[in-house]
Amino acid sequence: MSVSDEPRSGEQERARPAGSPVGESTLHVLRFLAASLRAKAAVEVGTGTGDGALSILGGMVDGGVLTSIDADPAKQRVARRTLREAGHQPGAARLITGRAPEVLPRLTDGGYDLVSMGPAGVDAPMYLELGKRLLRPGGVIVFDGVPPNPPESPGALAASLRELVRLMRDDEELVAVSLPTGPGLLVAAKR
Ligand SMILES: C[S@+](CC[C@H](N)C(=O)[O-])C[C@H]1O[C@@H](n2cnc3c(N)ncnc32)[C@H](O)[C@@H]1O
Repeated sequence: MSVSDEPRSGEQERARPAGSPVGESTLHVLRFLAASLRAKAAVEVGTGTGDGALSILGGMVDGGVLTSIDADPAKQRVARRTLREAGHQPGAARLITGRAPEVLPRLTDGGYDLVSMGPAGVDAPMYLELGKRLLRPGGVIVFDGVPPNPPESPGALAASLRELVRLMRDDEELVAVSLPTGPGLLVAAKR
């Protein structure tokens, strides 16, 4: 996770896109992005119990492969079952157990249409660097939990969010936008 090793409870919207084709949660946005990019290859940091994976796969083209990373193998077992029960073939998701800062550098440069970083944390700028190199031209990176104008409050998380917004806004290789979804989504396309 781009933040800390601890998920921030209650921040992930739980609404599942299935059965609700139009919606406004983070999960719906992920599915929308995967579909609009006609994503064949995507990366997710933080498999959790598989809700994000279901959404991303729900938008990807048939035969697309989602690479999803989680440090917790127990979570990934749950996610694997969730995906199987939803009818996805085992090959649709490549679940890699490990810490994202160690796994992301092993993935192929420019090989992915969509990179979902999960909730941004104190190390978000590092995750931007790790994620940006994975994107093909036109590919999109997504950080959750980033308000359009992160507060000037003290603390490492607020400082990291401000720095992330600044880096994405000032990066000439990126076209960034803040979406008012849930706690805020920061999204950027690579030129
Ligand atoms: C909020 S995210 C999961 C969200 C998930 N996409 C979903 O839809 O349920 C929490 C997950 O990220 C994992 N995680 C946190 N920090 C991590 C890191 N540095 N590397 C890999 N996984 C991490 C945790 O083990 C947890 O399963």
